[in-house]
Amino acid sequence: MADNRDRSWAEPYKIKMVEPVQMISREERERAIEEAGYNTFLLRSRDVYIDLLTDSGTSAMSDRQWAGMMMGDEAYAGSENFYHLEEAIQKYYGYEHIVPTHQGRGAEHMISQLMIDEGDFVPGNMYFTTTKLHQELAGGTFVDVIIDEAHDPENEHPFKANVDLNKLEDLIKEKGAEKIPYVSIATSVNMAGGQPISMDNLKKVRELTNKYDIPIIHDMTRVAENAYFIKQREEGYEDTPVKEIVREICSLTDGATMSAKKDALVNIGGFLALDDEELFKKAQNMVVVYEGLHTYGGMAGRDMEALAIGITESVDEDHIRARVGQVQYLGEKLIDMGVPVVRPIGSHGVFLNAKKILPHLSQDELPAQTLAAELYLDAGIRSMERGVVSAGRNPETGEHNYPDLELVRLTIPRRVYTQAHMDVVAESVEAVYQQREDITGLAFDYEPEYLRFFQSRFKKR
Ligand SMILES: Cc1ncc(COP(=O)(O)O)c(C=O)c1O
Ligand SMILES: N[C@@H](Cc1ccc(O)cc1)C(=O)O
Repeated sequence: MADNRDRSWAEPYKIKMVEPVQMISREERERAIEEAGYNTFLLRSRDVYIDLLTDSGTSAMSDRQWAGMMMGDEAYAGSENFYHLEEAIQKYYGYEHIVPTHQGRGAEHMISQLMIDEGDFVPGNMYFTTTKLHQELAGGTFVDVIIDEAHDPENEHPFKANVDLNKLEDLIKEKGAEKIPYVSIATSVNMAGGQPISMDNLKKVRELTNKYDIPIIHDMTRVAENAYFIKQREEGYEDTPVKEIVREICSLTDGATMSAKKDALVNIGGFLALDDEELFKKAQNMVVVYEGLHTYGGMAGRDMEALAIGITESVDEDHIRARVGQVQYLGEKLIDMGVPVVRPIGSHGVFLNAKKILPHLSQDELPAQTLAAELYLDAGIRSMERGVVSAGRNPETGEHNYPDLELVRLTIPRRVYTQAHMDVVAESVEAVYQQREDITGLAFDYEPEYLRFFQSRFKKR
């Protein structure tokens, strides 16, 4: 007899509360995107119909999480909710010590300041904007050691987040292990298109780093999604619960930064997790300078309770299957329509290949930024540029970095949109794709110093 799990994915929940969204007219969208300087980060959310800007902090919380919010112990020190959170992290992730932070970058700031010295090199499986910036602000240089396949949107490698062990070992030999404070390993690599690292590769990275006595710091923002892909694709893990895969991944690393706004199903929060007691003490002392006391680190008690519950829900088999299933659904639909997307489809979003969709635009004409603006104009769908604008400038030469990947991310919030929304998104992408030859590029009008994609303004060429 067929089990429901052998059938199509479906949401393992029903909807109890709804938030109306509105559709504004094409003329109103034209005005809105112009006022936003053609930057989707600068749109007001009331002008957006389907918001696929990010999966960060945009999840729908469960009734249990909301009930947990009512149990907030808003004591300045020693909140009960902190201990619940600590227990959940120890149980599901296995790290020994935790320092809560307001969100992921608070943890990235601390680990970078604590571990990186001027002139150090930090190898990682592709850069992430905030992670790399904090490494640079601490005096380090990020070095990409991901496999080459990750930079090719059409390559179907099942584990595009794998580390190229030769690149990593060459770097260690060239710079010396003492110049490498840690290796930065992300699960479900965001900038590569939500691509997983395999357990086998992670084990090999562990062996290599053990040989040179270099720690691994894990960006575990989307670890459950990565674990789900391991279950789907890696031999020997077919029958292992996602929960166990998550723990095994964490056990191969020495500490982690977490933006809990993604996998862990909360609207705000994060933490730094560490096994090393001495480093933990330093982080515990540092958090009081930048975030808040070491038992809340920028989160309210109720936020910590929602997070403790969210962690439990995030590793549930039915949840993760439906979460990734919805992303795959949209991706497959776009593939069937012939739209160039990053393959394989990732875990948190579908990434449109703007270079291929708008081949008549050079990277200086900002194809991904342009495509994101066009998508908004077509149907009020908000997406995010992940190309030359996101890659910023080389801090030494001041020149633009020109990444191979020039993408537009359609990021799916967790438990928020329906299959019908996905259908509308696909129809709109197809409509824009049909008109692609008429689309003209953008130029910078204003560019801030840090993380320019958030606040830059653009003008039509
Ligand atoms: C992979 C990854 N790491 C780190 C961060 C930083 O987290 P936050 O936005 O919570 O500061 C994000 C999102 O920003 C992310 O996607
Ligand atoms: N981490 C979130 C928010 C964010 C977006 C873009 C960034 O470059 C940095 C942070 C995301 O990936 O959506």
